[in-house]
Amino acid sequence: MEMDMEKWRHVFKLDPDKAIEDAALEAVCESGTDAIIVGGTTNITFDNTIDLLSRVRRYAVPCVLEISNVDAIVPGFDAYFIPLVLNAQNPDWIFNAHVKGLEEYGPFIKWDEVFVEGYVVGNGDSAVGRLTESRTPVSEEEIKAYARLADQMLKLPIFYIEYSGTYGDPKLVQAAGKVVHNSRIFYGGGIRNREQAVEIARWADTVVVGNVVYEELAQALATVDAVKSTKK
Ligand SMILES: CC(C)=CCC/C(C)=C/CC/C(C)=C/CC/C(C)=C/CC/C(C)=C/CC/C(C)=C/CC/C(C)=C/COP(=O)(O)OP(=O)(O)O
Ligand SMILES: O=P(O)(O)OC[C@@H](O)CO
Ligand SMILES: [Mg+2]
Repeated sequence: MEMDMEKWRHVFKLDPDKAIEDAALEAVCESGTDAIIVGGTTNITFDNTIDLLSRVRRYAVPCVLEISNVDAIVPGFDAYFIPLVLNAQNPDWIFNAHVKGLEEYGPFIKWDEVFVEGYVVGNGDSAVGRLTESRTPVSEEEIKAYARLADQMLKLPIFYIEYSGTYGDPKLVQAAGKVVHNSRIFYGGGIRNREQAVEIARWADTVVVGNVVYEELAQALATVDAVKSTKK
């Protein structure tokens, strides 16, 4: 499946640990979204990941694995996103997990299929915030510093502002946009309706919609057109 991440405006993130019926999955995959990211923080296994990949593969939508667990790296995705949590305070999630992954997979990695994401976790109470012991809250000055770290110092393809489960302040996304030149700015967290999707789409390159898929599918689907009809 051809994928051009540079053009993505809207993506759905599906969690292998959450149940989704065939009809709902079809609606999500055929919604006009630009891609499906498969990812989550807890209970991500090889089996539930391969199961979700094989179900998404019935549809003509790019499918990317966001790796959160070395034991759940499944071949056959269009690309692999590797999170680097820039505000993690637990050193295991800064580089230890990555070194373990490289020890195991280093010789087999096709680097043109790999995109490293500089994550800033803004919701300290989310699963990812607790796991990585992310330093929160994040101020406007701090987000600009993290953005420069990802974009200018580390030259990462993606700068990901992650509010998983809560809606973050769009001003932070705007602030990051002022200092980023090359990284794509992804925003994900707590988007539950068209209005929020539009507000974020004004400042983020790519808008990620996750949990609402499992809670209010119609609202989730409405975010696709909302984002795509908004100019950044
Ligand atoms: C042959 C083949 C298969 C090739 C692929 C090879 C390849 C690309 C190998 C990669 C090697 C490598 C470097 C691996 C590193 C692996 C790794 C474990 C890195 C650490 C990642 C990390 C920092 C994880 C912490 C958690 C995190 C940031 C998860 C991201 C997803 C996320 C935030 C989901 C939302 O979760 P949340 O809503 O908080 O929680 P729940 O929905 O689950 O409740
Ligand atoms: O699930 P929500 O809160 O929509 O967040 C999306 C995504 O950024 C989670 O990693
Ligand atoms: Mg989630």
